[in-house]
Amino acid sequence: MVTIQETELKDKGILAVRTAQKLGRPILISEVHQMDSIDPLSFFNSGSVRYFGERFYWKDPSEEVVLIGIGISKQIQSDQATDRFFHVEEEWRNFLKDGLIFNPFNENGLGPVMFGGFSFDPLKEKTNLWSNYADSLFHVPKYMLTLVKGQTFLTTNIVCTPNDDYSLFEEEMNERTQLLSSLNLKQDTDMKPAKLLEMKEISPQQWKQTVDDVVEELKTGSLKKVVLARELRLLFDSHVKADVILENLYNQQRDSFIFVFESNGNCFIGATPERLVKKQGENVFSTCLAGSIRRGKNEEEDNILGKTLLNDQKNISEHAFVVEMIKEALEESCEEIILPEKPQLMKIRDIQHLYTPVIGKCQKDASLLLLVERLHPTPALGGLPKQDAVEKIRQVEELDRGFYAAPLGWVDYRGNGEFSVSIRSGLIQGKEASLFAGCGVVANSDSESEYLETSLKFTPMLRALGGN
Ligand SMILES: C=C(O[C@@H]1C=C(C(=O)O)C=C[C@H]1O)C(=O)O
Ligand SMILES: [Mg+2]
Repeated sequence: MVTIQETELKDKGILAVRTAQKLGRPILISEVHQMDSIDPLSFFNSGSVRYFGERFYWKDPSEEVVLIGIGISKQIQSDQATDRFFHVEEEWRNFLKDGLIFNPFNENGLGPVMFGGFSFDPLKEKTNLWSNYADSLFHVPKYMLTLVKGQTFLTTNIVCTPNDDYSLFEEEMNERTQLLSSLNLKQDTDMKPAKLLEMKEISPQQWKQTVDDVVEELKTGSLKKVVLARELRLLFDSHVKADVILENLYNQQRDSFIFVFESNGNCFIGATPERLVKKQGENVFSTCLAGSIRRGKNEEEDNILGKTLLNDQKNISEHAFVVEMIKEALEESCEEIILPEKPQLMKIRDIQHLYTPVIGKCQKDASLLLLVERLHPTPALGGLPKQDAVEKIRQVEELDRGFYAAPLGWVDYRGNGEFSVSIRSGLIQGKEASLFAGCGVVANSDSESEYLETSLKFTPMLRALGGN
């Protein structure tokens, strides 16, 4: 059993109540404890009943930072389209203002962290598919486990209003004790994987036709690249459990970012190889990822396929548009940018990509969300020119992308954090799920091979869901 010394919280609680009363508004109190190591998946599972729909999970490819949040102490959400990044940032700052943060450690991802993201395009007409996710949606968890540099920490966030008294802290302490003592006892014991009954591609013929139409436009107009995506709808015999799929992804896609973001009973989950941007102090890291080919059946074939990709004109141009735009976007906020001249290969279980890492040093006033705003969507998910491509997608794509292909990640109270591009992902809705996959369409694209590329990109999620 994991325990925490509770005596300190008492004094902190009294201070929090006084501060909230003095300021006449809610204030945050956050404390961080170092813990013995806890299995992250069992921590995630410990919230599966009481905090169902209020959990998140995050790990980056090298597992530098693993975050698991359960419960919600604050939600930042809005469907407002204009200045949405700025507004989230403003609300986040206001929430942190005058907060009492007890964190003696220097690592990233400790103390108050908001986790969540943005929809791909807030101007796209919303369908029922994403009705459980606002266009901007972030959760500050009640409890958060952080694994960083081989150490484990638990953050507890409590919001204290002027009407609260010390009993709030007694309740919170009891809740936390219960949570910690339930670790290692499976909460939801029925972890039998749901069985896949039916699989339906949404309008594949029409999708290919759209690719053909867009290719015609790319040949003549000012548009250079447009990313087009489609959906695969799955039906299961029982409710699909995020815990089961997360464990599968963890075992099958270790080299990717893995994320889970629950909201109102739905669950957005995926294993993406693509970083949008990471900020650590003034250091900024981004990734250009575009251009794809399958993995070989043996090493020899795999190398041949890799070489083919590195020399293929269509894929090279698809990739070059991304490099061009990311470089330009980062130049607006960075003093120095370093990027290799030529792409290399990124190989993940089912697919290989052209990959150019980017490093920069950003100006003091450039926040992580500002960088997200400047970058999203890169031509890996939108196209070039950015605005025209997003409008084209809004017009011709049948899919309601929601959070697919959009920034998803976290920011800590010191402004450090990371956002991935949420591809290779799916939305679980009870007994059903939607998977999403897209591809970069350029003037010399062929709709049949783009179709096959998207099919390949469904593979990781399909396998995790037991369908492959
Ligand atoms: C759009 C997706 O992937 C993007 C498109 C790629 C391409 O067309 O080659 C490659 C990597 C991603 O940037 C997806 O997986 O859904
Ligand atoms: Mg492609």
